[in-house]
Amino acid sequence: MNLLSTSINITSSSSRHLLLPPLHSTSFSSSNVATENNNNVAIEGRNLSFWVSTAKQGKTKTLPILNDCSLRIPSGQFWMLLGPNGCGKSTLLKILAGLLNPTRGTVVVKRPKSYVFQNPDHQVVMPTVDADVAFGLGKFNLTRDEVKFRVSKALDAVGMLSYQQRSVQTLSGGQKQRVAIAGALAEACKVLLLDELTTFLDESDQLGVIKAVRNSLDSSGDVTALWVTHRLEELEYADGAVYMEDGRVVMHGDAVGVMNFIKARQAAYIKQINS
Ligand SMILES: Nc1ncnc2c1ncn2[C@@H]1O[C@H](COP(=O)(O)OP(=O)(O)OP(=O)(O)O)[C@@H](O)[C@H]1O
Repeated sequence: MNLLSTSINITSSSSRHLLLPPLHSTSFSSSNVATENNNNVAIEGRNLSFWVSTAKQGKTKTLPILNDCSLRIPSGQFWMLLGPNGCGKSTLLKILAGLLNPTRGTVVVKRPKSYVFQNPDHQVVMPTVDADVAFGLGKFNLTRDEVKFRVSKALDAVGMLSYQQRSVQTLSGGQKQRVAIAGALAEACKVLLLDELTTFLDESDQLGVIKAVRNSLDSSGDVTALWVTHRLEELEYADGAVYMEDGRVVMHGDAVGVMNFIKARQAAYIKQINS
């Protein structure tokens, strides 16, 4: 089983992340994954399918990308979405973010929610770190002191407080990602949807970004993050995980259980190709 990456580029607008305004989550009954009170659930997708139409030689064909995917992520937890290249991770994340509409199924995600892009160079929009983190706060009608407080608190959560005055152009890729995450935290996001943030980063930057997310969740208590990755080793930092293959959610649950499941799948695959 190949969990190695093929990077995809998401070309974004100048905004470093997409933020939607607060909305009370709608409650609905659930079946296969329902054991908790819905207030304790930050992200829920039920029976999600996504198809695209392709035209070849004058004929239109329907191409299924996601098939009947269900997942449920409790509030305040750090979850990862894993699977081989092309299995549908980014598509599912974009549906949860509201950037794509599912062909079938329902989505409930707490708001405000924020989608952070893969490429660190698409994240930062202002010349300095503090101005960049404050960028999204204009709409809240805050005092100068309140803005300062939120910016400092958010930068502290991602370990970037001492970089407040720095020019963003002098930051590494991982530092830019952390500034983007701080921007979402400053706007009091309840849900962070993070699309393969470590794809363009070296190993130490990768770890720095994961730890920043972990730390920001631990210090806030009510922020939930879903992190798309193809790197099995990153599961070590997660509370839970969703594993996909071929457009389907194959397993979802606690991180150790999912890691053991994937390792067993890999071992079986290696045995099969060696036999
Ligand atoms: N608009 C589209 N038209 C045609 N095919 C699409 C479209 N969007 C996605 N796909 C295909 O759907 C599949 C899933 O894509 P997606 O980017 O969600 O996978 P992924 O698991 O995130 O992949 P990776 O790990 O390589 O980033 C891929 O085969 C992709 O080529």
